[in-house]
Amino acid sequence: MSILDRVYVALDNLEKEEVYTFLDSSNGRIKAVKIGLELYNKYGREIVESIATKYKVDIFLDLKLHDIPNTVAGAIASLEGLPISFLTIHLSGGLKMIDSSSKARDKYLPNCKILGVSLLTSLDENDIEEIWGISDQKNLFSTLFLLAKKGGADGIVCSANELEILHALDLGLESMCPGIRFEDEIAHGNLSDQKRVLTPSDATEAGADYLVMGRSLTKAKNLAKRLEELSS
Ligand SMILES: O=C(O)c1cc(=O)[nH]c(=O)n1[C@@H]1O[C@H](COP(=O)(O)O)[C@@H](O)[C@H]1O
Repeated sequence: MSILDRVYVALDNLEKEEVYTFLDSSNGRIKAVKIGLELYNKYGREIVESIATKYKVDIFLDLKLHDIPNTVAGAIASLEGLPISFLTIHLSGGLKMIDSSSKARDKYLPNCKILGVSLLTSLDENDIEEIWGISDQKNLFSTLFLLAKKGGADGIVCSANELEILHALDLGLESMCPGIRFEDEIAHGNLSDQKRVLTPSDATEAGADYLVMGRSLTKAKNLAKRLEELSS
């Protein structure tokens, strides 16, 4: 399995026509994509269905649901019938919210896995301490991962830096890791808003089941070369 086989390409900062142009330019090499709030809020179900039909790619719908349990369950019910493999919720919504998400998934999206977002990869330890007042971040991640398991989530979203904590808990949760940059991008400090960052190969070596990569591919000057780097 190459690294590219694990990558969900985040289709951010693209209009609908640009999404099609981008996917056409990958010549079928991109097999999995992530549709986020930007595209979904603008184009709704139609863009999910049309990308699935036109490109036969696997789809991760990243809505990062975070609300009271009843509202999140209703939001998941409204996605019934969509051809998606993964859907995100925020683990900080708490156990009841995670549990009602898993139950709604069982009923309305039986083929979709629920991924719980732990702490956004755009946050570093200072940001996390500022928000939560917690400096023992290892414990914070463990708590969130245990909560994900207890609530019936299938996996978690975290940076690959935290996989050691996840694997030590041995919960059988899948890992989806954003905050990925190529080595040369890291060397040039080209991280944009990401703070907890690893290269594709370091993240894979750390045991990430899946990687999320957006701008490093969608804004690549030479997409074919970048895809080749991920294929070797
Ligand atoms: O849930 C996510 O996918 C996510 C969680 C997280 O902690 N950090 C994070 O960057 N993401 C998403 O992953 C993608 C990363 O994009 P790039 O920074 O362009 O590679 C974006 O679509 C984010 O919404």
